[in-house]
Amino acid sequence: MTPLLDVSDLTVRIGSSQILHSVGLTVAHQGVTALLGRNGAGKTTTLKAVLGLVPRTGRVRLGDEELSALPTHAIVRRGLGYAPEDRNVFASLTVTENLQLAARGSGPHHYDLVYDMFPELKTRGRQRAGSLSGGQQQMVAIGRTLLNDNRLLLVDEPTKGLAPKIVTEVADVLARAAQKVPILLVEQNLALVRRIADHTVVLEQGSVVHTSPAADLLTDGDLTRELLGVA
Ligand SMILES: Nc1ncnc2c1ncn2[C@@H]1O[C@H](COP(=O)(O)OP(=O)(O)OP(=O)(O)O)[C@@H](O)[C@H]1O
Repeated sequence: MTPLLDVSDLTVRIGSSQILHSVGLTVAHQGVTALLGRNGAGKTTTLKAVLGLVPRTGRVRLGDEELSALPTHAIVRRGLGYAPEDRNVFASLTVTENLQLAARGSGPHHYDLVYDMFPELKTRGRQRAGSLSGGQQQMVAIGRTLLNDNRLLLVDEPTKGLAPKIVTEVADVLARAAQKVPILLVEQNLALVRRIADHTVVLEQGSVVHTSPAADLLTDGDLTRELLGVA
């Protein structure tokens, strides 16, 4: 079966630095694919390159369609949702306004799904997003990606800077979201990855050094230590 996302020979140069070296990875039609690697390995750049947010060469296919020649707005319209590392919520706007701004074109817009998954986004609809906690802001960021009819979510370090209790909540949310739409997830928290990832891809210095079902990597302490520096 063809993968949902098929990336090959993805190369990024910024200035005189080569950040990605011919990266190849696939994302399955279901579940969570975790993109792992040490700090600076190129995880965020890979997500941005898929979306066309940084200049790149190589191929990016979503289903049967080649995306690499398209501008970012057209790629997004093909059904790629992006929750960036900094969450990008509009601090001075309300929660509801943040969601409304993310609603793409004529829809469909899945407000019911978002409110079912994150009841707090409904009860806090009139609250300014800047006054939400980090975990709540993350819910806005993920909620926005679920609002539209996306085929794949790209989620970058959703638990960064969050308290351990909130990390557990975000893990639950991601696991539930992944039942609706597959996720390509960048995440440093290995406990979370162990809980929800189905597949893993590991980057090192801009190259893919490992691809496997999640359990093969995450139950092997020596391998996780070697590839990620943690067990
Ligand atoms: N705009 C840029 N200009 C120059 N170098 C960049 C730029 N963006 C990223 N880099 C460099 O590319 C490398 C990969 O960065 P990237 O943010 O993709 O890594 P990462 O794996 O997401 O790291 P982290 O886990 O620390 O977020 C790093 O060495 C970074 O300094």
